[in-house]
Amino acid sequence: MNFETLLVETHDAVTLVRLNRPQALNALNSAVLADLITVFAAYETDPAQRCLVLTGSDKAFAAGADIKEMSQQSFAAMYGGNFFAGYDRITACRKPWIAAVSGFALGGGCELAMMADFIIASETAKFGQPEIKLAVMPGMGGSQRLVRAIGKAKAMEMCLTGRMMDAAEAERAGLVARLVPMAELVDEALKTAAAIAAMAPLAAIATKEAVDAAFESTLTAGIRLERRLFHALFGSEDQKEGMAAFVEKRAGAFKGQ
Ligand SMILES: CCCCCCCCCCCCC[C@H](O)CC(=O)SCCNC(=O)CCNC(=O)[C@H](O)C(C)(C)COP(=O)(O)OP(=O)(O)OC[C@H]1O[C@@H](n2cnc3c(N)ncnc32)[C@H](O)[C@@H]1OP(=O)(O)O
Repeated sequence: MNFETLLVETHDAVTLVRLNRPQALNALNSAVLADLITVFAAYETDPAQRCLVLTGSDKAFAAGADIKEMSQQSFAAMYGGNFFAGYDRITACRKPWIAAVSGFALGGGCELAMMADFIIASETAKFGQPEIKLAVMPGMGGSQRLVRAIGKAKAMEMCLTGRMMDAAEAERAGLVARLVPMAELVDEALKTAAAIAAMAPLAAIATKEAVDAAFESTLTAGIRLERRLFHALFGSEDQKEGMAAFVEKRAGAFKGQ
């Protein structure tokens, strides 16, 4: 598939997607959104693809929604438009995906990274929600996901001051899973994605659903969902294969059934 704003490669069962608008520090415009919807739909419907990595350039994951495009938008276009429905289709992806962040992840760029299941960042990563400097506020989930990721104090300070959070602070605060040297970021993200892709696909989907539910619901409801998903996995052939492989001291071969 050829895209106007993305570079897409497959590495065995892993799809690597690179945001490719270097002239605008990967600012997210309508063309990027359309391309992301297409690539995520292809990923989600291809059983041969079991994990995805989304990354940008060394200098920027994404420096936000495209201000030049946004400045032309009317209330009607924003409120009645499909921009947000588009991003909802990305967050609805049931299969695992990782954001690999170097450089700027600001505004919509930080929000897009937080839509991933987890972020692996390089030491150059800089996160922020500077929308208030434009007399607006986060509009792609930042005010909700950031609080859940790092707590109210830091989230509120970042959203009200627009300050950036460097990679070390982001790791300490729990916004990112791990930090790796910039030169190794994509390779490390691909290696992590390959490890996830080697797991039983149904178990990966169920695990993602349960962990995401912890973000959204009460402990009791989450445990009830976890229990149902855990029991359901015992109906899969992969569960039999996974446990037999352990007993027989060999690697499991999972078919997604
Ligand atoms: C979401 C897409 C769907 C459709 C869009 C239409 C509306 C839908 C909106 C959905 C809701 C969005 C909600 C989101 O929360 C809102 C935002 O994200 S607002 C934007 C937040 N980001 C910022 O405010 C950061 C802006 N950039 C900067 O502060 C600086 O560029 C920098 C990152 C600190 C880097 O500084 P420098 O190293 O000095 O580099 P330059 O500033 O010279 O930038 C180089 C080049 O890139 C252009 N550019 C950078 N950021 C953006 C941007 N966000 N939008 C557009 N263009 C950007 C910059 O203009 C330069 O280009 P040049 O002027 O040289 O042509």
